Amino acid sequence: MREPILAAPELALSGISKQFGAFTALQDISLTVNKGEFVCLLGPSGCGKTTLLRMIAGLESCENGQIYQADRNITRASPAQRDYGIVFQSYALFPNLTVAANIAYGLKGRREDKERRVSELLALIGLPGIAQKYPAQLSGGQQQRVALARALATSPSLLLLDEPLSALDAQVREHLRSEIKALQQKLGITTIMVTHDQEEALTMADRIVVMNHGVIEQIGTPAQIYQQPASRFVADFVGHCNWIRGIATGVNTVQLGAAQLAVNPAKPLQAGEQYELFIRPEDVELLPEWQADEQHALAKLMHLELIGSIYRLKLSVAHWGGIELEVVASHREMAALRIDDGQLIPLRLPAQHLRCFGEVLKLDSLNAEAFSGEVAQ
Ligand SMILES: Nc1ncnc2c1ncn2[C@@H]1O[C@H](COP(=O)(O)OP(=O)(O)OP(=O)(O)O)[C@@H](O)[C@H]1O
Repeated sequence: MREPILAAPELALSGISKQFGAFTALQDISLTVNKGEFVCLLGPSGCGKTTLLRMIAGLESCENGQIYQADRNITRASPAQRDYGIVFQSYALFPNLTVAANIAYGLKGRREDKERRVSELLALIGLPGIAQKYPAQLSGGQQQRVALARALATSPSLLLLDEPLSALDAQVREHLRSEIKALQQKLGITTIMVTHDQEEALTMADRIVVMNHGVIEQIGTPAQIYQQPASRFVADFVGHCNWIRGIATGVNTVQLGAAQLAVNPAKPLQAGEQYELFIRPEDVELLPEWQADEQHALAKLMHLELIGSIYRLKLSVAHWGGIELEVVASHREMAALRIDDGQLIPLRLPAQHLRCFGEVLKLDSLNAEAFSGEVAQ
C-alpha cells in the first residue's frame, strides 16, 4: 500500500528570530499553518506579532530562520515575489482613487477583465454600487471591506490581516468579525491575523498562537487555549483567573487557611512547598446551601455588579485564609441564591477546576499576604 501524500502546509516558519539592534523582538519562532486555516497571532502590545506578520510578508528582513510557502523557500523573497494579500489596521486606501481603482490597483490585464473582477469583489464584500465612490465617502467598516477586497483581488493563497478591526467601533467590529470569518471560510483562503483582542481571536481563529516577549507561549484551538492554558501568562491573558496561594499537603491537596482542598495540578505537588492555584470565575460554584465538605465554605460578599447578562461578585472567604475570589453568575443562579445584605454565601471550589501549573513558589516571591488571594484580569 502506498503512503498517503500529505500536502505541504501553506506556510512553515522555522527558527525565526529578529533583532532590532540589541533588542530581541522574536526568538526561535516555529509554526506551520495548514491550507485553509485561520490562525490568530495573539499577544499584548510589543510581543512581536506585527513583526512576525511583516516578516511573512517580506516587509521585514529575515536573517535567522526559514520561511516556506507551500514548497517554496521565500525567506529572502521580496514582497512582490510572494503570494499574499494584506490588510492593515489603518485602511491604507489611496484617497485620490475611486473604490474601483483602489481594488484594481494590483491587477494586470485588460480593462474589461479588471472591471469584471472589481464587480465580483464588490459583490463578495456585500457592497455593490460603490465602485465610483472615494474612500472619504465611506464609513470605517466599508473602507476596511474595500481594503479586504483589494487584498483578495489577485486571488492570493495567503491573506495577512494586521489588526484589521481595531480602528472600528465595537458594533461594527463585531459585525465585520463574522463577515470576515464567513468570507474566509467561503474562499477557503489560508489566513493569519494579528490581534491583541482575546475575544476576536477566540471567536475567529481555528488556532491561536499566544505570544509574549518575542516567544510563542502556546499554540492551540480556542478551546485548548482557554480550557488548558500552558502557562500562567496564557491563563491570565486569555480570560480571567483567580490566583490563590497555598501550601501543598500531598500530591494533589493544598492547605488554604483552615481547610485542606483537593486540586488538579499539572504535575504532582511536593508536600510543604508553596504553590499558586487558579480557578476561572465561572468555575466557582455558588450554592443555595452550605455542605460539610473541605471544598465548601461560606463567603462574604464584598462587591456586586451587573454586567448585562451576568453578575460579577467579589467574595472574601475567611475560612480559606481570607482569600478573595471573583465569581460570575447568571441571573437565574443569582435568583436561586436570594442574596440579602450581610448574608454569607455558600460556595464550592470543584477540585477539577482548581488547577495548578505545579511550579514551586520561591520564598523571595512570597510576601506578607502569602495566603491571601489575588484576582487578575
Ligand atoms: N523597526 C524597528 N526598530 C526597532 N524596534 C522595533 C522595530 N519594529 C518593532 N520594534 C520593537 O519590537 C517589539 C515588537 O514590536 P511589534 O510591533 O512586532 O509588536 P506587536 O506585538 O505587534 O505590538 P503592537 O500591537 O503594539 O503593534 C516592540 O518592542 C517594538 O518596539
